[in-house]
Amino acid sequence: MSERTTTDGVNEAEPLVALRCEAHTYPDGTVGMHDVEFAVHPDEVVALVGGNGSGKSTLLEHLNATLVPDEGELRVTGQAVTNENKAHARREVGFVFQDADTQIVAPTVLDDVLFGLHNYGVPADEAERRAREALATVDASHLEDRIPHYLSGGEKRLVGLAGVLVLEPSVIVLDEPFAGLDPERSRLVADRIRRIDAEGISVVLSTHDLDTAAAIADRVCVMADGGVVSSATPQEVFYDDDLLERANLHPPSTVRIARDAGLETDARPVTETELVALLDEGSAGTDGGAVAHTGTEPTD
Ligand SMILES: Nc1ncnc2c1ncn2[C@@H]1O[C@H](COP(=O)(O)OP(=O)(O)OP(=O)(O)O)[C@@H](O)[C@H]1O
Repeated sequence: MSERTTTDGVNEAEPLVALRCEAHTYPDGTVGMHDVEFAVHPDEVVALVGGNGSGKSTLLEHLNATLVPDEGELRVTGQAVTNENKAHARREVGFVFQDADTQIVAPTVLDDVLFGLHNYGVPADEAERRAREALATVDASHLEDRIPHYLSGGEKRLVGLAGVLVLEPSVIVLDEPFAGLDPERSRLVADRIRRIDAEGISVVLSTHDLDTAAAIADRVCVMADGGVVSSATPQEVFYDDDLLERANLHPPSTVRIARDAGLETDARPVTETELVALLDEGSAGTDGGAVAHTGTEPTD
Protein backbone atom coordinates (compact mmCIF):
# COMPACT_ATOMS: atom_id res chain seq x y z
CA MET A 1 0.00 0.00 0.00
CA SER A 2 1.01 3.62 -0.49
CA GLU A 3 3.41 4.96 2.10
CA ARG A 4 2.54 8.55 1.43
CA THR A 5 -1.02 8.59 2.70
CA THR A 6 -2.20 10.73 5.61
CA THR A 7 -4.30 9.36 8.45
CA ASP A 8 -7.52 9.84 6.47
CA GLY A 9 -6.09 7.84 3.60
CA VAL A 10 -5.46 10.82 1.30
CA ASN A 11 -2.15 11.27 -0.46
CA GLU A 12 -0.86 14.82 -0.02
CA ALA A 13 0.66 15.24 -3.49
CA GLU A 14 -1.03 17.23 -6.33
CA PRO A 15 -4.03 15.23 -7.58
CA LEU A 16 -3.80 13.52 -10.96
CA VAL A 17 -7.53 13.93 -11.39
CA ALA A 18 -9.77 16.43 -9.63
CA LEU A 19 -13.50 16.39 -10.28
CA ARG A 20 -16.10 18.81 -8.99
CA CYS A 21 -19.62 17.86 -10.03
CA GLU A 22 -22.54 19.81 -8.66
CA ALA A 23 -24.86 17.44 -10.50
CA HIS A 24 -25.04 15.06 -13.41
CA THR A 25 -28.48 14.72 -14.95
CA TYR A 26 -29.09 11.94 -17.52
CA PRO A 27 -31.18 12.78 -20.62
CA ASP A 28 -34.31 11.24 -19.04
CA GLY A 29 -34.01 13.65 -16.09
CA THR A 30 -32.54 11.17 -13.57
CA VAL A 31 -29.89 12.77 -11.37
CA GLY A 32 -27.10 10.17 -11.32
CA MET A 33 -24.77 12.11 -9.02
CA HIS A 34 -24.73 15.39 -7.13
CA ASP A 35 -22.46 17.54 -4.95
CA VAL A 36 -19.38 15.41 -5.52
CA GLU A 37 -15.77 16.47 -5.12
CA PHE A 38 -13.44 13.63 -5.93
CA ALA A 39 -9.68 13.50 -6.46
CA VAL A 40 -7.25 10.79 -7.47
CA HIS A 41 -3.75 11.20 -6.07
CA PRO A 42 -0.47 9.67 -7.23
CA ASP A 43 0.32 6.23 -5.92
CA GLU A 44 -3.06 5.11 -4.64
CA VAL A 45 -5.73 2.49 -5.18
CA VAL A 46 -9.18 3.92 -4.48
CA ALA A 47 -12.20 1.65 -4.13
CA LEU A 48 -15.67 3.13 -4.73
CA VAL A 49 -18.29 1.14 -2.85
CA GLY A 50 -22.04 1.58 -2.40
CA GLY A 51 -25.36 -0.07 -3.10
CA ASN A 52 -26.95 -0.49 -6.54
CA GLY A 53 -27.72 2.83 -8.18
CA SER A 54 -25.67 4.83 -5.66
CA GLY A 55 -23.71 6.59 -8.44
CA LYS A 56 -20.43 4.64 -8.73
CA SER A 57 -20.45 4.18 -12.53
CA THR A 58 -21.66 7.74 -13.03
CA LEU A 59 -18.71 9.04 -11.01
CA LEU A 60 -16.19 6.79 -12.78
CA GLU A 61 -17.39 7.88 -16.22
CA HIS A 62 -16.72 11.52 -15.28
CA LEU A 63 -13.04 10.79 -14.62
CA ASN A 64 -12.13 10.53 -18.33
CA ALA A 65 -14.87 12.92 -19.51
CA THR A 66 -17.11 10.19 -20.95
CA LEU A 67 -19.79 12.02 -18.94
CA VAL A 68 -19.57 15.68 -18.04
CA PRO A 69 -21.17 17.49 -15.09
CA ASP A 70 -24.18 19.77 -15.62
CA GLU A 71 -22.15 22.20 -13.57
CA GLY A 72 -18.59 21.65 -12.37
CA GLU A 73 -15.04 21.03 -13.52
CA LEU A 74 -12.65 18.20 -14.35
CA ARG A 75 -8.89 18.71 -14.09
CA VAL A 76 -6.52 16.00 -15.28
CA THR A 77 -2.78 16.23 -14.49
CA GLY A 78 -3.29 19.92 -13.74
CA GLN A 79 -5.13 20.79 -16.99
CA ALA A 80 -8.77 21.82 -17.10
CA VAL A 81 -10.65 19.45 -19.41
CA THR A 82 -12.97 21.18 -21.88
CA ASN A 83 -14.83 19.98 -24.97
CA GLU A 84 -11.74 20.87 -26.99
CA ASN A 85 -9.24 18.75 -25.04
CA LYS A 86 -11.17 15.68 -23.91
CA ALA A 87 -8.46 13.65 -25.66
CA HIS A 88 -6.09 14.67 -22.83
CA ALA A 89 -8.45 13.12 -20.27
CA ARG A 90 -8.87 9.96 -22.40
CA ARG A 91 -5.13 9.58 -22.74
CA GLU A 92 -4.24 10.13 -19.07
CA VAL A 93 -7.18 8.23 -17.62
CA GLY A 94 -7.57 4.72 -19.06
CA PHE A 95 -11.00 3.14 -18.62
CA VAL A 96 -11.59 -0.61 -18.35
CA PHE A 97 -15.28 -1.38 -18.84
CA GLN A 98 -17.16 -4.00 -16.87
CA ASP A 99 -18.35 -5.58 -20.11
CA ALA A 100 -14.99 -6.46 -21.67
CA ASP A 101 -16.65 -7.24 -25.02
CA THR A 102 -17.38 -3.55 -25.57
CA GLN A 103 -13.64 -2.90 -25.57
CA ILE A 104 -12.57 -5.75 -27.88
CA VAL A 105 -12.02 -4.61 -31.46
CA ALA A 106 -9.44 -6.89 -33.12
CA PRO A 107 -9.24 -10.54 -34.26
CA THR A 108 -6.44 -11.59 -31.87
CA VAL A 109 -5.50 -10.57 -28.36
CA LEU A 110 -2.16 -9.11 -29.49
CA ASP A 111 -3.85 -7.06 -32.26
CA ASP A 112 -6.37 -5.89 -29.75
CA VAL A 113 -3.71 -4.59 -27.37
CA LEU A 114 -1.87 -3.03 -30.34
CA PHE A 115 -4.97 -1.20 -31.56
CA GLY A 116 -4.68 1.89 -29.35
CA LEU A 117 -0.96 2.22 -30.03
CA HIS A 118 -1.55 2.18 -33.80
CA ASN A 119 -4.15 4.90 -33.31
CA TYR A 120 -1.54 6.99 -31.53
CA GLY A 121 0.90 6.42 -34.42
CA VAL A 122 3.44 4.45 -32.39
CA PRO A 123 5.94 2.74 -34.78
CA ALA A 124 5.18 -0.96 -35.34
CA ASP A 125 8.29 -2.40 -33.61
CA GLU A 126 7.88 -0.29 -30.51
CA ALA A 127 4.12 -0.96 -30.46
CA GLU A 128 4.66 -4.71 -30.52
CA ARG A 129 7.26 -4.57 -27.75
CA ARG A 130 4.96 -2.46 -25.56
CA ALA A 131 1.92 -4.67 -26.26
CA ARG A 132 3.87 -7.80 -25.29
CA GLU A 133 5.13 -6.09 -22.12
CA ALA A 134 1.61 -5.05 -21.15
CA LEU A 135 0.31 -8.59 -21.66
CA ALA A 136 3.21 -9.93 -19.58
CA THR A 137 2.42 -7.46 -16.76
CA VAL A 138 -1.05 -8.96 -16.41
CA ASP A 139 0.27 -12.52 -16.93
CA ALA A 140 -1.62 -12.92 -20.19
CA SER A 141 1.27 -13.51 -22.63
CA HIS A 142 -0.01 -17.03 -23.31
CA LEU A 143 -3.25 -15.53 -24.70
CA GLU A 144 -1.72 -13.32 -27.39
CA ASP A 145 -2.79 -15.42 -30.41
CA ARG A 146 -6.24 -16.23 -29.07
CA ILE A 147 -9.50 -14.83 -30.46
CA PRO A 148 -10.64 -12.31 -27.83
CA HIS A 149 -14.36 -13.15 -28.04
CA TYR A 150 -13.72 -16.77 -27.01
CA LEU A 151 -11.78 -15.92 -23.85
CA SER A 152 -13.29 -16.51 -20.42
CA GLY A 153 -14.62 -13.53 -18.46
CA GLY A 154 -11.50 -13.33 -16.29
CA GLU A 155 -9.17 -13.58 -19.30
CA LYS A 156 -11.10 -10.85 -21.10
CA ARG A 157 -10.77 -8.64 -18.03
CA LEU A 158 -6.97 -9.09 -18.06
CA VAL A 159 -6.76 -8.37 -21.80
CA GLY A 160 -8.91 -5.23 -21.33
CA LEU A 161 -6.50 -4.16 -18.58
CA ALA A 162 -3.48 -4.76 -20.85
CA GLY A 163 -5.15 -2.74 -23.63
CA VAL A 164 -5.40 0.25 -21.31
CA LEU A 165 -2.07 -0.27 -19.55
CA VAL A 166 -0.16 -0.26 -22.85
CA LEU A 167 -1.16 3.37 -23.46
CA GLU A 168 0.71 4.35 -20.26
CA PRO A 169 -2.02 6.39 -18.57
CA SER A 170 -1.52 8.15 -15.22
CA VAL A 171 -4.69 6.60 -13.82
CA ILE A 172 -6.61 3.41 -14.63
CA VAL A 173 -10.33 3.28 -13.88
CA LEU A 174 -12.05 -0.10 -13.64
CA ASP A 175 -15.82 -0.46 -13.41
CA GLU A 176 -16.61 -3.58 -11.36
CA PRO A 177 -13.42 -5.50 -12.25
CA PHE A 178 -14.36 -8.50 -10.08
CA ALA A 179 -17.99 -8.88 -11.21
CA GLY A 180 -18.74 -12.37 -12.48
CA LEU A 181 -15.29 -13.75 -11.63
CA ASP A 182 -14.71 -16.82 -9.46
CA PRO A 183 -12.64 -16.27 -6.29
CA GLU A 184 -9.40 -17.42 -7.91
CA ARG A 185 -9.83 -15.10 -10.94
CA SER A 186 -10.83 -12.21 -8.64
CA ARG A 187 -7.66 -12.78 -6.70
CA LEU A 188 -5.62 -12.79 -9.91
CA VAL A 189 -7.16 -9.54 -11.18
CA ALA A 190 -6.71 -7.95 -7.71
CA ASP A 191 -3.10 -9.05 -7.72
CA ARG A 192 -2.53 -7.45 -11.15
CA ILE A 193 -4.16 -4.23 -9.95
CA ARG A 194 -1.68 -4.07 -7.06
CA ARG A 195 1.13 -4.73 -9.51
CA ILE A 196 -0.03 -1.83 -11.70
CA ASP A 197 -0.17 0.42 -8.63
CA ALA A 198 3.38 -0.65 -7.73
CA GLU A 199 4.46 0.53 -11.19
CA GLY A 200 3.27 4.05 -10.33
CA ILE A 201 -0.17 4.10 -11.96
CA SER A 202 -3.04 5.08 -9.67
CA VAL A 203 -6.15 2.93 -9.82
CA VAL A 204 -9.80 3.76 -9.16
CA LEU A 205 -12.30 0.92 -9.17
CA SER A 206 -15.90 0.33 -8.23
CA THR A 207 -16.89 -2.91 -6.58
CA HIS A 208 -19.51 -4.75 -4.57
CA ASP A 209 -16.77 -7.09 -3.33
CA LEU A 210 -15.79 -5.51 -0.03
CA ASP A 211 -13.43 -8.37 0.85
CA THR A 212 -11.28 -7.58 -2.18
CA ALA A 213 -11.64 -3.82 -1.64
CA ALA A 214 -10.34 -4.34 1.92
CA ALA A 215 -7.43 -6.35 0.56
CA ILE A 216 -6.22 -3.88 -2.07
CA ALA A 217 -7.49 -0.33 -1.44
CA ASP A 218 -5.48 2.47 0.14
CA ARG A 219 -8.65 4.56 0.34
CA VAL A 220 -12.33 3.70 0.24
CA CYS A 221 -15.03 6.12 -0.96
CA VAL A 222 -18.55 5.22 0.05
CA MET A 223 -21.41 6.35 -2.20
CA ALA A 224 -25.09 6.57 -1.32
CA ASP A 225 -27.96 8.32 -3.16
CA GLY A 226 -25.66 9.85 -5.77
CA GLY A 227 -23.22 11.39 -3.30
CA VAL A 228 -19.89 10.47 -1.70
CA VAL A 229 -20.72 10.02 1.99
CA SER A 230 -17.24 9.05 3.17
CA SER A 231 -13.66 8.94 1.91
CA ALA A 232 -11.26 7.36 4.36
CA THR A 233 -8.92 4.46 5.04
CA PRO A 234 -10.33 0.91 4.82
CA GLN A 235 -9.91 0.67 8.61
CA GLU A 236 -12.11 3.71 9.20
CA VAL A 237 -14.77 2.79 6.67
CA PHE A 238 -15.10 -0.93 7.31
CA TYR A 239 -15.38 -0.61 11.11
CA ASP A 240 -18.05 2.13 10.87
CA ASP A 241 -21.31 0.20 11.17
CA ASP A 242 -23.56 3.27 10.88
CA LEU A 243 -21.87 4.34 7.66
CA LEU A 244 -22.05 0.85 6.15
CA GLU A 245 -25.70 0.50 7.05
CA ARG A 246 -26.50 3.87 5.50
CA ALA A 247 -24.88 2.68 2.27
CA ASN A 248 -26.57 -0.77 2.36
CA LEU A 249 -23.24 -2.54 2.87
CA HIS A 250 -22.05 -5.34 5.13
CA PRO A 251 -18.55 -5.39 6.64
CA PRO A 252 -15.93 -7.50 4.85
CA SER A 253 -15.25 -11.02 6.17
CA THR A 254 -11.98 -10.00 7.81
CA VAL A 255 -13.87 -7.52 9.99
CA ARG A 256 -16.55 -10.09 10.85
CA ILE A 257 -13.93 -12.73 11.70
CA ALA A 258 -11.97 -10.23 13.82
CA ARG A 259 -15.12 -9.42 15.76
CA ASP A 260 -16.16 -13.08 16.13
CA ALA A 261 -12.69 -13.79 17.47
CA GLY A 262 -13.10 -10.97 20.00
CA LEU A 263 -10.39 -8.88 18.33
CA GLU A 264 -11.98 -5.43 18.79
CA THR A 265 -8.53 -3.87 19.02
CA ASP A 266 -7.29 -0.47 17.89
CA ALA A 267 -5.42 -2.32 15.14
CA ARG A 268 -8.69 -2.87 13.20
CA PRO A 269 -7.46 -5.57 10.82
CA VAL A 270 -8.95 -5.38 7.32
CA THR A 271 -6.56 -7.49 5.25
CA GLU A 272 -6.08 -11.21 5.66
CA THR A 273 -2.42 -10.67 6.56
CA GLU A 274 -3.30 -8.20 9.33
CA LEU A 275 -5.99 -10.53 10.66
CA VAL A 276 -3.72 -13.58 10.68
CA ALA A 277 -0.97 -11.62 12.46
CA LEU A 278 -3.38 -10.55 15.20
CA LEU A 279 -4.90 -14.00 15.57
CA ASP A 280 -1.40 -15.47 15.79
CA GLU A 281 -0.47 -12.90 18.43
CA GLY A 282 -3.65 -13.72 20.35
CA SER A 283 -3.04 -17.43 20.19
CA ALA A 284 0.69 -17.30 21.04
CA GLY A 285 1.16 -19.40 24.14
CA THR A 286 -2.18 -21.16 23.63
CA ASP A 287 -2.89 -23.97 21.16
CA GLY A 288 -1.64 -22.29 17.98
CA GLY A 289 -5.01 -20.88 16.87
CA ALA A 290 -6.52 -22.13 13.59
CA VAL A 291 -7.27 -19.29 11.19
CA ALA A 292 -10.17 -18.97 8.77
CA HIS A 293 -8.90 -17.62 5.44
CA THR A 294 -11.09 -15.17 3.54
CA GLY A 295 -9.38 -16.13 0.29
CA THR A 296 -9.36 -12.59 -1.08
CA GLU A 297 -5.88 -11.30 -0.45
CA PRO A 298 -3.81 -10.95 -3.59
CA THR A 299 -0.54 -12.82 -3.73
CA ASP A 300 2.70 -10.91 -4.35
N1 LIG B 1 -28.05 6.13 -18.89
C1 LIG B 1 -28.81 6.42 -17.84
N2 LIG B 1 -29.99 7.06 -17.99
C2 LIG B 1 -30.76 7.37 -16.93
N3 LIG B 1 -30.44 7.10 -15.65
C3 LIG B 1 -29.28 6.48 -15.43
C4 LIG B 1 -28.40 6.10 -16.51
N4 LIG B 1 -27.31 5.47 -15.97
C5 LIG B 1 -27.50 5.47 -14.64
N5 LIG B 1 -28.67 6.08 -14.31
C6 LIG B 1 -29.22 6.31 -12.96
O1 LIG B 1 -28.25 7.03 -12.21
C7 LIG B 1 -28.21 6.55 -10.87
C8 LIG B 1 -26.78 6.07 -10.54
O2 LIG B 1 -26.51 4.95 -11.38
P1 LIG B 1 -25.07 4.27 -11.45
O3 LIG B 1 -25.12 3.33 -12.60
O4 LIG B 1 -24.05 5.33 -11.46
O5 LIG B 1 -25.03 3.50 -10.07
P2 LIG B 1 -24.02 2.35 -9.58
O6 LIG B 1 -23.67 2.71 -8.17
O7 LIG B 1 -22.92 2.20 -10.55
O8 LIG B 1 -24.98 1.10 -9.58
P3 LIG B 1 -24.68 -0.49 -9.70
O9 LIG B 1 -23.92 -0.89 -8.48
O10 LIG B 1 -26.06 -1.06 -9.72
O11 LIG B 1 -23.93 -0.70 -11.00
C9 LIG B 1 -29.25 5.45 -10.78
O12 LIG B 1 -30.43 6.03 -10.28
C10 LIG B 1 -29.44 5.01 -12.21
O13 LIG B 1 -30.75 4.52 -12.45
